Amino acid sequence: MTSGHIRRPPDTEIDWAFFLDVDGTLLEIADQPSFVHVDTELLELVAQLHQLTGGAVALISGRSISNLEELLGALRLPLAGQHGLERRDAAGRLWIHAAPPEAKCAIREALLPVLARHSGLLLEDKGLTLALHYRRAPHLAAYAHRLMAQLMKEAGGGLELQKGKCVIELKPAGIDKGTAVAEYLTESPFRGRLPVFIGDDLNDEHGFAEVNRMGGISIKVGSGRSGAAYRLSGVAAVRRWLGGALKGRQ
Ligand SMILES: O=P(O)(O)OC[C@H]1O[C@H](O[C@H]2O[C@H](CO)[C@@H](O)[C@H](O)[C@H]2O)[C@H](O)[C@@H](O)[C@@H]1O
Repeated sequence: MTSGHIRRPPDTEIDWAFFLDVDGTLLEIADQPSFVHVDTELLELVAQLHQLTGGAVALISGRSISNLEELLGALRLPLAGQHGLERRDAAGRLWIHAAPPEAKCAIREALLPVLARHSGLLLEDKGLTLALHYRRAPHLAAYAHRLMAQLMKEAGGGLELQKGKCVIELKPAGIDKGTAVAEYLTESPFRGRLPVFIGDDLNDEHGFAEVNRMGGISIKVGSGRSGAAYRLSGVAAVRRWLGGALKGRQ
């Protein structure tokens, strides 16, 4: 575990496999999930990297695939959504690893009065997972964590909590971003390439662990304790680093 020291990753190579987190890595964090700004420069950068690497670029996100598609518009990429619970491979096949939790309706019902009382809380229903956001009410962080832990207990098994930036999420247990990376690495065009995982948040630690295990390059964005071997300071630094792969090739 390192805690914030900037150790710059080696220069990018186009024969690597790139696994990229979205919020806080490719996109600046916004006040609410729907407020993120996806700029043309980013879409062009990712599209070019995808093309130059022969398709070995996947987004590995906590967001749902349908939400990622809305953000990406016409750009079609391999996508792992909801922390790897759903995954679209390079051939366009969709893999779904869990059903929506049986207790989802009951959990939503239990949260409704809480949301009505606290306008700073936001519930994001992603289909397989439920995320309770408290970015606009940081004083409610401990309460939100306690509440979701209690609801998980009442659900009686099969679920786990995923902490993130100003969010606490309930999801089916046992699948994470590391699972998604491992699956991609068994498939063309990722198979046999050196894996790179870049992410900024706690859910990305699973991705770092998997690429570390595979002898790849793990890159934490920003500060905070992490199992990643390298650091980049923020979204702009990530884009510059990825852009290095394109230099002289455009
Ligand atoms: O794995 P990621 O692609 O980084 O997704 C993680 C979560 O991202 C979103 O929430 C985060 O970003 C929001 C917009 O910047 C921000 O308002 C929120 O506080 C962050 O937690 C997304 O809404 C979640 O579903 C993802 O799990």
